[in-house]
Amino acid sequence: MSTTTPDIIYTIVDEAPELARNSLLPIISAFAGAAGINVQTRDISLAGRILSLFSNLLSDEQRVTDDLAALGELVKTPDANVIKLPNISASVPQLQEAITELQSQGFPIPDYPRDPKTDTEKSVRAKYDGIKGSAVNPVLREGNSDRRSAKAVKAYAKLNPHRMGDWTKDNKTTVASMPGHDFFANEKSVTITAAQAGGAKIIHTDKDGKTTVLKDGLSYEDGTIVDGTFMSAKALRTYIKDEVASTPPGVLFSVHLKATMMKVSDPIIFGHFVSVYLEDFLGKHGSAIDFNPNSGIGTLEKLIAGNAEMEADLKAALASKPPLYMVNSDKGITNLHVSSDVIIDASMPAVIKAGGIGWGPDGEPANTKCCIPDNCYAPVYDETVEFFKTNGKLDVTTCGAVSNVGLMAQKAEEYGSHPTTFTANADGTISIVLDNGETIISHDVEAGDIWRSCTAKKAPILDWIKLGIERADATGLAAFWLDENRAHDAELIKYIKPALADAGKDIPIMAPRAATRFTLEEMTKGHDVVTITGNVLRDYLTDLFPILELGTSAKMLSIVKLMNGGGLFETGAGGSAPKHVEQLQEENHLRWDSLGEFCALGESFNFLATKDRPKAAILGDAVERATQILLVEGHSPGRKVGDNDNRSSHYWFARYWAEAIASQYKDADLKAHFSKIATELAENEDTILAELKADEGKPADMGGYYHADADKVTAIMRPSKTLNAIIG
Ligand SMILES: NC(=O)C1=CN([C@@H]2O[C@H](COP(=O)(O)OP(=O)(O)OC[C@H]3O[C@@H](n4cnc5c(N)ncnc54)[C@H](OP(=O)(O)O)[C@@H]3O)[C@@H](O)[C@H]2O)C=CC1
Ligand SMILES: O=C(O)CCC(=O)C(=O)O
Ligand SMILES: [Mg+2]
Repeated sequence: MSTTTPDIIYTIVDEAPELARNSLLPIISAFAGAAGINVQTRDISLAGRILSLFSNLLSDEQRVTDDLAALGELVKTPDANVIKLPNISASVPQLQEAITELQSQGFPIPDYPRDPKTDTEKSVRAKYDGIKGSAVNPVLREGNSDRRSAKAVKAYAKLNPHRMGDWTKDNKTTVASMPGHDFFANEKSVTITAAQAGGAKIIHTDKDGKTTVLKDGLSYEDGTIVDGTFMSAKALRTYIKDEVASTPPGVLFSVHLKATMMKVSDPIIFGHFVSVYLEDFLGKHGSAIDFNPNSGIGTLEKLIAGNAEMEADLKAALASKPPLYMVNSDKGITNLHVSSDVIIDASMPAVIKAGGIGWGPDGEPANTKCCIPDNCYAPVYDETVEFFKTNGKLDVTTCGAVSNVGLMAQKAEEYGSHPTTFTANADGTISIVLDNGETIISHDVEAGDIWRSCTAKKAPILDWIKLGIERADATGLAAFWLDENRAHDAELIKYIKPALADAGKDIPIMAPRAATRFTLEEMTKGHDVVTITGNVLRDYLTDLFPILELGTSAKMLSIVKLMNGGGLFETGAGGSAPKHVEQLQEENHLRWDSLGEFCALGESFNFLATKDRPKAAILGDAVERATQILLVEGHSPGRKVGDNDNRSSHYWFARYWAEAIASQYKDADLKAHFSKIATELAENEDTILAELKADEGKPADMGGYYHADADKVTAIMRPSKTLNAIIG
């Protein structure tokens, strides 16, 4: 194979996983290189994606390639072997910060046009909107999702349980959802027949019969499930008002959304929370300030800074309502500051793991009302909260492992809905009309309602059912999490029942609430369970259960078997851990655990080995052994200065990996090469660990956040000359 064709692609990303990459990738590249395996990088960071939008404005030295587009093509080929680390799915405030930082570094890129008027501004805004929110994962995820904990990881967690908060029966933490008029209640769903396959558009018709095409050029294949639904803005605002008013004294108020993935609908829902919660303040000052509630209280604070009257009124407005659940009480960052700070898949498990606890403005722990407006998936969290109230906290030392098979390929379900999500700008109807004139879905809407459509294609659905059956066979207990009373799920079930009958399998199909109870009951008894779910629950459950079982979802194995034969190996299920970067900047300790990367790496080598690359098999086996030893020997990062950190854990990983390759007999060259490395790493242990720790406790300057200085980051993340020389 040509050395220019990458055998494995490793992604350049953001925040903590990107810092970790700077330390780990040189080790991976060196070890792989010794086995003739070519590892290359592709940049999918937020800064890289911004720069690739404006190549025409940049100098030759500043110009970057559009790596995401190239990867998007690669994952549709059998050759894809991509290790994908978590990247920022940017909210508008994050995007604006990244733009400002790049401008300050001399990149002549345009501002984010908040209110585009000219054609140029509209085109810049459209470009930026294309990379807003979750703009990477849906492009790369050309396959369904298989997330589970490696056996060694689960066994280690059972023997070394993390801290879990206690639950008592009088815990006042609750989950509160809309009484109706939400996406769940309004959903309609059809499966496209061969006769219906073809083009379609989405049309708004106002009360006077005037039509506006909201989306043209849609194309549905035979067998695609098409959904349409909406959330009533009026009902949403009434619900928020009622929930604010009924929050009991001493209980915190919070909302939990996925504004990154659901990048059109959820920032708007978040904005309704902000504007209802701040109605007194905005009633008095709203017309005097240019404030979009969707951007949150963080932006409002910056906007009114220095205006003593407004600052006092904002303080009074916050004090007049139930105290907000805080993201960071030390820094005064509330639940309503920025929509990307409270991301439901990470935030709800954190509340649950702590024992139904959030932190209030006074920095004290308290029970929390968790508003999750829509009823499609909120029952999962409601049932979990009620289960722990009744049964007490989970026993990590005995509980079973919950894994997931998720329908994800080709932008399945809600997570593919943002190009077809609209706010109704007038009362009327929104309909999906096929090119043959047939209206397949129609809703009466009012101005402000949030309407969306999404699809799930037949080939991914059939592939997902097959994968679900495979994992169920390998595990024992399993269930499909689908509600036969929900329109979309009822269509999916029409695919599942015959497929199960054909395969002679009897996997139960349960609505999310019942499936949650079943899973919690069985895992509590020590049984392993597979959850076979749609795309949103894939996301939610692969944080919820790992965070309860392992303390973090970062330790999960996350495999995406691409539909055209390639492999995408994600690292864990968590995100990019901005709090870890903060700690590194303040005290040069990086608590990021690369276990997810180790697991992905092993799978990536194993996958390469299936393509007649025997040395890859040796490296893959050795990665697995090294990971097990690292866990057993307790060399994972700790939380505090003085503990092992990300860099020292990479030293141990390199050492155990080299030792494992050195101890095999299948390949004499590799054995000889890595015996020498293993010996040198062992002999220099004290020096290397001392060099890695030399600057701990002091601030670290990365020379940027979204687009840090490469040399500075290398210096921070590779401070051991001795280690670098051995790896070199
Ligand atoms: N696949 C992807 O690309 C994903 C990207 N994201 C992006 O990540 C960002 C942050 O999201 P957020 O919701 O805060 O969730 P994160 O998962 O990044 O962080 C939540 C917490 O989980 C713990 N954690 C996560 N990963 C690790 C790890 N490797 N080692 C140790 N602890 C870990 C940390 O806890 P502690 O502080 O206690 O150490 C962290 O603060 C957002 O910008 C979001 O867009 C989010 C999800 C997936
Ligand atoms: O792409 C994103 O924004 C988040 C993805 C995510 O949370 C997940 O896949 O678990
Ligand atoms: Mg997630």
